[in-house]
Amino acid sequence: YPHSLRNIDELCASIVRSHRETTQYRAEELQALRWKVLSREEIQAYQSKSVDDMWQHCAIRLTDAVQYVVEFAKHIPGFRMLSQNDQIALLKTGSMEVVLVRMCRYFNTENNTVFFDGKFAGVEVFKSLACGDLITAVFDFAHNMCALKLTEQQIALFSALVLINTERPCLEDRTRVQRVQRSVEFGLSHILHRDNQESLLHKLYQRMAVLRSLCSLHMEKLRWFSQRYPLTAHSLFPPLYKELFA
Ligand SMILES: COc1ccc2c(n1)CCN(C(C)=O)[C@H]2C(=O)Nc1ccc(OCc2ccccc2OC)cc1
Repeated sequence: YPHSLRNIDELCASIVRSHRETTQYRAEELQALRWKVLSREEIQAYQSKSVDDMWQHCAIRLTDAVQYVVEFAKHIPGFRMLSQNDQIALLKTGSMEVVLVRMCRYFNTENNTVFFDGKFAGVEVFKSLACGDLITAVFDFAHNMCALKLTEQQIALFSALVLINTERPCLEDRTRVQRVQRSVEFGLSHILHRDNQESLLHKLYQRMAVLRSLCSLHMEKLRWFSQRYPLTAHSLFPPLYKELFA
């Protein structure tokens, strides 16, 4: 793996450090907000938004999350040694997947709510998006990820593995991506072995398959939305959201 790292511990440490520095909200902050749920009026307000308004509202917030994932990716040892095109290709398909992995940190399994606009919201809040199947799938995924009770270090290494994926379409230099992927795989199994939780590895690979279908559902909904509301999708969505997902 990359010459700059003498051993696997250094690799894991740099990925964990990068994860910590790019988490946008600290676990303690989210813990304090955990029981701040929306009032009936606040829920009504979201539910009476128009479809395009609510989509724009969500796209702006999720784009914040995606920005932090881009920062995280840049500090994965070996990622910056890939060509620009390969870095974009990995982020194009992988950044929303990492947002969804990280979403488990923002999920309260006791009342099935997710952090949204400073409070915790249930599925019913997103009704006006008109894509209940996507939201249900997002909530189910977050719930299942929480059930694995991953540590921050395990989330960090798993996020890196989700991102550095040689099966992504239109990669120029698959062998170089493979070298980085191998080192991250080695890092993840190294810390799972250290945590005496090797059984998690198989489950995490299963979650990766679910993630892929979840993200293609997101792309499908986004295509449907952009056809119905071309103006909003093309001029009101954050440029990064369009660049990566449109
Ligand atoms: C890394 O993990 C997280 C988790 C939560 C949040 C963040 N980061 C950033 C900060 N944030 C804020 C400021 O609200 C949170 C957020 O965006 N919450 C949120 C947004 C949209 C949701 O469902 C709609 C939806 C889901 C999937 C795909 C498309 C979608 O709609 C088009 C649900 C929750």
